[in-house]
Amino acid sequence: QTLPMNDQLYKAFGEKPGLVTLMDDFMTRLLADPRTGPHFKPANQQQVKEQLVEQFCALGGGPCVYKGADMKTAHAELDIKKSDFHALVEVLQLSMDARGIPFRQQNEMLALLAPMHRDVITVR
Ligand code: HEM
Repeated sequence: QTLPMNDQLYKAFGEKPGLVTLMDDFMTRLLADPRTGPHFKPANQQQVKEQLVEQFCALGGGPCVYKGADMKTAHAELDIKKSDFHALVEVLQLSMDARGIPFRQQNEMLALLAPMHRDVITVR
């Protein structure tokens, strides 16, 4: 990253309040979806939502430092397949659409998340 970090992406997500609302909606959908629900039901959902807010804030160039577990550690004990990862991305897109986040910024965020598949997918 040689370009100076700007907070345009963070702003497009509605800053902290927008991210909190987004993650509330996201978790509701993750729990309701038969593909992702079984993973998230036993989790500390409030904790995951809070960490996702911090992580997306930091990724978007906002004034946050993500202090949660690294992606490998956070998902190490979970049986996550490639199809689970794609399901979560699909659900995230529904949430971003519902929040009215422009397509361009949705894709920017997805591009930052995509490389994490290496650490998140534990079943190959
Ligand atoms: C790019 C994709 C993903 C990102 C950015 C992400 C991000 C996170 C974050 C920030 C946490 C919280 C870590 C902490 O508490 O310190 C977390 C936990 C968790 N994630 Fe993910 N995640 C992704 C993909 C997935 C997928 C595909 C699944 C399953 C379908 C999943 C299931 C979970 C579960 C169940 C927890 C809670 C684990 C626990 O109870 O300790 N994640 N994730």
